[in-house]
Amino acid sequence: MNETTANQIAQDLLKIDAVRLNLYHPFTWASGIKSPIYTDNRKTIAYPQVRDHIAEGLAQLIQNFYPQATIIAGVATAGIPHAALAADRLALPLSYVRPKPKDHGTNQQVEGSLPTAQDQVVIIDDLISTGGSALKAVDVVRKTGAEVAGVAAIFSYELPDSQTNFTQAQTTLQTLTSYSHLLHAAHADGQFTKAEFNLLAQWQADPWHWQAPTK
Ligand SMILES: O=P(O)(O)OC[C@H]1O[C@H](OP(=O)(O)OP(=O)(O)O)[C@H](O)[C@@H]1O
Ligand SMILES: O=C(O)c1cc(=O)[nH]c(=O)[nH]1
Repeated sequence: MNETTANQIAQDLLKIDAVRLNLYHPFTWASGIKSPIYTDNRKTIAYPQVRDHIAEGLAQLIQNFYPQATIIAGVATAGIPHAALAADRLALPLSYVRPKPKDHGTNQQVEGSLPTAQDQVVIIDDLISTGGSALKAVDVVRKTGAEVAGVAAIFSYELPDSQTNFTQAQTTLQTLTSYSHLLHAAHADGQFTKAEFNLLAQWQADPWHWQAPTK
């Protein structure tokens, strides 16, 4: 991970209020995890300078780690705009992968550039919690006969689950920033109390068994 980019994007996310805490009434995530924190990367597309940092970071990351890429594929929905901006910078074809095949029209699950056995596809999601959504897209792309060069995302919570899931799926994950960079930037900025930091660390160690405090 590029430290300058990781710190910049973490600061960007805090500055645009993409990060919210709710210690007593946790957020429910796509995986079912109950979490005291929610990072809404969808907000980044509203800020030209922030989305530019992300697009530049993803384009550089892809050139460094996945130089063989022939297609950039966004995970629907939040991964799509970032895949589009990165693909544009790299002048590469763009696809997106739906969570399930469309039930009318052409019934496709992959839209845009359709991968073939000759392709090396980079999957882009906005955020990795368990990695389930991105890895579902990896499976879908592999079924087309194409190879998956790897996964890239803006942010990862660095949960034990995602490490296990990426290892099992035999693919790699590269992100622009991470939970530890976010907490570090929040600390430097005087955001979150000591009690909130402690709770956020406890939750990350075992998110499935974490219990929200009662008031
Ligand atoms: O790593 P995971 O455990 O899969 O969680 C992360 C996923 O959850 C969110 O998507 P969501 O399902 O909320 O859909 P959206 O992109 O359509 O907003 C996010 O955009 C990631 O795709
Ligand atoms: O896992 C999720 O569903 C999730 C977590 C998060 O912080 N932000 C988000 O958009 N989704």
